[in-house]
Amino acid sequence: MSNIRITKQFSFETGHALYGYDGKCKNVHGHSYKLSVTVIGTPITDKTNVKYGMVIDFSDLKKIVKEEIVNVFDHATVFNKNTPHIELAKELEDRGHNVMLVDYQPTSEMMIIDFAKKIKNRLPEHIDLHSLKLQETETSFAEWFAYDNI
Ligand SMILES: Nc1nc2c(c(=O)[nH]1)N=C([C@H](O)[C@H](O)COP(=O)(O)OP(=O)(O)OP(=O)(O)O)CN2
Ligand SMILES: [Zn+2]
Repeated sequence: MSNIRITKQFSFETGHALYGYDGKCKNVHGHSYKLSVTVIGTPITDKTNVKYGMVIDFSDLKKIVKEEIVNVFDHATVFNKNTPHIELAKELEDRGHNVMLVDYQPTSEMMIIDFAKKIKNRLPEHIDLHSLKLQETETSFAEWFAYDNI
């Protein structure tokens, strides 16, 4: 049976700030992120299986990515907890804002590494994460490929 890639696309609105950065993105601002998730596997051949002919049900992939990423990052502001931004984050949290503290600089590159780990941990054994594409703006995106990270 052939290996087939399956892709599902997501979008979420997230704020962030790059502490110590030498450009305008050191300021708190936000993006309409677009995330494409591609998994690879062989379609199920068992005709009695309700998922017959599918690598993975798009709905099951959606559930994983929504629970791990979209529901967590959407309308949250992400700060690197290892910087003085922790103070700003605490202040915003105390005032009822949705803040997310991460252990890294929240660039597209570092976010996509985090997303890859989270999605891989949730995929069924017979399905592999092939690649991710995280689009920050119309002209800027990061990509993660499994074969770059063996
Ligand atoms: N390698 C990276 N560079 C930058 C990142 C990043 O995550 N990785 N992030 C930012 C900012 O957060 C923001 O995304 C600005 O990006 P940029 O493409 O510079 O945005 P512009 O609005 O200026 O884009 P144009 O389409 O060129 O107007 C900065 N760098
Ligand atoms: Zn940005």
